[in-house]
Amino acid sequence: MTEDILIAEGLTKHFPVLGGFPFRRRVGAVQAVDGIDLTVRAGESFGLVGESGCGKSTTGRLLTRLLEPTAGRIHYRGRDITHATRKELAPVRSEIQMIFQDPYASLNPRQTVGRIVSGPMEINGIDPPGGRTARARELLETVGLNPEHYNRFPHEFSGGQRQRIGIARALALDPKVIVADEPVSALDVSIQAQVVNLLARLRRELGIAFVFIAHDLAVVRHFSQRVAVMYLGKIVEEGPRDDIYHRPRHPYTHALLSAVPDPDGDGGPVRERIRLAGDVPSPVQPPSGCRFRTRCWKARDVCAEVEPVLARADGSGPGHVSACHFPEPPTVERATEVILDPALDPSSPAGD
Ligand SMILES: Nc1ncnc2c1ncn2[C@@H]1O[C@H](COP(=O)(O)OP(=O)(O)OP(=O)(O)O)[C@@H](O)[C@H]1O
Repeated sequence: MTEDILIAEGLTKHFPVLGGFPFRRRVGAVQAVDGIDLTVRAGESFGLVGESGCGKSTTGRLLTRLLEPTAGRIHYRGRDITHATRKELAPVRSEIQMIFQDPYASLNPRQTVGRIVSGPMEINGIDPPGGRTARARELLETVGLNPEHYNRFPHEFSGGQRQRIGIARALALDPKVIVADEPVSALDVSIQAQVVNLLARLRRELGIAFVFIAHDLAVVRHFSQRVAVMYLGKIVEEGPRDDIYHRPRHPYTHALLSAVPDPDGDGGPVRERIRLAGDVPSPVQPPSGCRFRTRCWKARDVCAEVEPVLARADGSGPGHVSACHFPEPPTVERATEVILDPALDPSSPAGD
């Protein structure tokens, strides 16, 4: 059975909001991530999607322990690492790596590519057989770069090549998990597929688990075996990739999917364009009950009163869960009519 390599339980990050004069004090909190559960299995590709500001990057940084959680627990290979000290974390840190959206910002412009890639080995005292230089050259080749460019500087490379350098650096410590935070968002569309294909190959050949963070369901579609959809600090739906794309159960997932021109390339199940009413509410004061209700065309009174929990509905596929009081029935393949604004729906008390 595949190992559950990285588990988050009730993971929460609230950033304090300071105000007042002359003495600044805590007046509230940005509820960036609010009690999410996630399980990443060894060697799998797990997609985390949602609009800008919904807490994806914060989740990635919590999973890699770059941020300290406000509450909740993180287990890596059966070990609770939530409050592990720097020293205790050192071996884990090397096994859980992160790659970032902006490859240029994350590479030291004054270091050669060879030094950038061999740096993590040096810091962690790793001496591979054949030496660090040989290993760094090998890694450059693995990610599709010319090892002869070992002595060049980041500015001499294109955006896609820089992202490859970042990936080679992440591979230097033989990670078991890589959290990739919007790794292709800053790249030209023509280059995006090449980098996604590279990550897919690395997953297959090296057995690395990937948490792939993206705001674009189309990108995640081609890479992820399982997908979780985030909205305002919560996971609203999670399941096997095909269930999410063919049988979305949460209205928010429907809306996100409808923004993908052709999610499957085969005329897909959700074709209507859903334009959500209003803006994403502030994570400082999220709506009561279901956080999505203020933009949801299906919202009823109960949605303001009771927070829906991620739950498996009868008949849904294994592990396909949705946090909605009124999820789509599992058999629905096609959203035929969509009321865009609750105020336009005469049958909805939320529109009164
Ligand atoms: N250090 C911080 N201090 C205060 N608020 C923060 C901090 N980091 C993130 N936030 C807030 O937390 C919320 C979630 O941010 P996060 O970057 O995790 O979202 P995201 O889904 O990754 O969005 P994006 O794709 O734009 O990066 C946002 O409202 C953001 O402004």
